[in-house]
Amino acid sequence: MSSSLRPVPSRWRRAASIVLAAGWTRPETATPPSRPPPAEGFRLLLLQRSPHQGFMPGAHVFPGGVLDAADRSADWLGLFAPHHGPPGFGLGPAPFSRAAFPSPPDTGDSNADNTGALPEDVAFRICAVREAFEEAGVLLLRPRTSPPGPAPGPGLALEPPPGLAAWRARVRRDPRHFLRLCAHLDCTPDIWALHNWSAWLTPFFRSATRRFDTAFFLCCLREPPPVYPDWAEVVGYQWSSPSETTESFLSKEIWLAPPQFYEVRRLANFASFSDLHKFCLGRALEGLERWLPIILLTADGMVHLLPGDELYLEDSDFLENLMSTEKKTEEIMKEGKQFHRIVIHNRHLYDIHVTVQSKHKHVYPKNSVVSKSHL
Ligand SMILES: CC(C)(COP(=O)(O)O)[C@@H](O)C(=O)NCCC(=O)NCCSC(=O)CCC(=O)O
Ligand SMILES: Nc1ncnc2c1ncn2[C@@H]1O[C@H](COP(=O)(O)O)[C@@H](OP(=O)(O)O)[C@H]1O
Ligand SMILES: [Mg+2]
Repeated sequence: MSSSLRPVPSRWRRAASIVLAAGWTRPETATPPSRPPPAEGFRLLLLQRSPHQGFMPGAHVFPGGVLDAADRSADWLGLFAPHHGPPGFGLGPAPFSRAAFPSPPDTGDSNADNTGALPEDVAFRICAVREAFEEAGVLLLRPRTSPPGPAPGPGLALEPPPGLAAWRARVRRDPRHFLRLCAHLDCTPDIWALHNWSAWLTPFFRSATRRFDTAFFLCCLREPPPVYPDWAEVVGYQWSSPSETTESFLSKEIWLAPPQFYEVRRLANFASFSDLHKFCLGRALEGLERWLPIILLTADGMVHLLPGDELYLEDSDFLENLMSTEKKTEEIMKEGKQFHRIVIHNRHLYDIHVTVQSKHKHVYPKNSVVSKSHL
């Protein structure tokens, strides 16, 4: 197996993404007769990126985007007072325990400047809530008069404000307007409804111009709020259960990048909405790892290696490198035993192989070896 050196370091951008999981009580009339009803009892919001996006054009993603200086402005302190404020904003101890590898990518990008007035955990949540508003018109806010502390049950999104389009245009132009919108509505971003879920670094691939260090949060909503795509960055959306989403991907209706596919398959472990919500509350104080997939190019495909896999190398060279082999994927799979990997057979056929124990009381996806009929 060989690796190829790449001299120019990537530019990393810190980002936040939010997996919105909504309880689904609507009648199933919209489900085509050919398709079985969703097994999981909740649906996830996926947004279709514009074909004109520079990064992952046309892909279905969870709402999200890059952290802006406005997300960690000291001005938020006034809005969160008097109930919540530093050091913990009522979130409890920050659970983000960085794994030994990789250390946070080095970047000269101002986006990575960590000198803001807010704890990082709070700023990332504000970013995720702002992006959900900008991209989907979903407002995850909570009245400032609400009692302190996290709500015991799944939340509800706020009704969109009159003049949604004008507010959104202002926020998109200048993210500082998001705080002004919250103040106007006498609300704060509902940072307590967001549960730490995972963190992904964009793997090194071909030419790595855009790379993200993305915190993923999970937010349970009692019911799906109306979605208003911005028709600019986002050109469509769907609410679909993990199994429906998998089916849409395999049948080429939508395209998912490997991390999003992994998260969808991880969520397929939950039989009901209340199981998912209880799970999120139960692991609120557990640690979280940031994963850098390492790409192994094979003779006929690609494997995204994840931490714990026997081929995964905790070597900082692989922040800017991939591995390659002349062997076929099948041979590589026959040779191994300890797997934590996403096998990419083609653009719409991924298999997840997991034989390692999950860490930090999280769940990993079950092995998903799809039927050969999709090949
Ligand atoms: C959070 C983001 C959606 C931000 O992007 P935006 O342009 O909206 O600012 C995005 O960074 C995201 O989804 N991050 C999650 C981790 C990630 O980087 N996913 C993409 C991986 S790319 C890949 O795996 C290979 C893709 C391929 O072509 O095969
Ligand atoms: N009308 C449009 N069509 C396609 N992409 C757009 C767009 N308006 C903004 N974008 C892109 O959306 C990205 C902003 O996403 P976010 O706010 O979620 O981080 C930016 O991409 P880059 O990140 O490539 O600069 C920006 O160029
Ligand atoms: Mg985005």
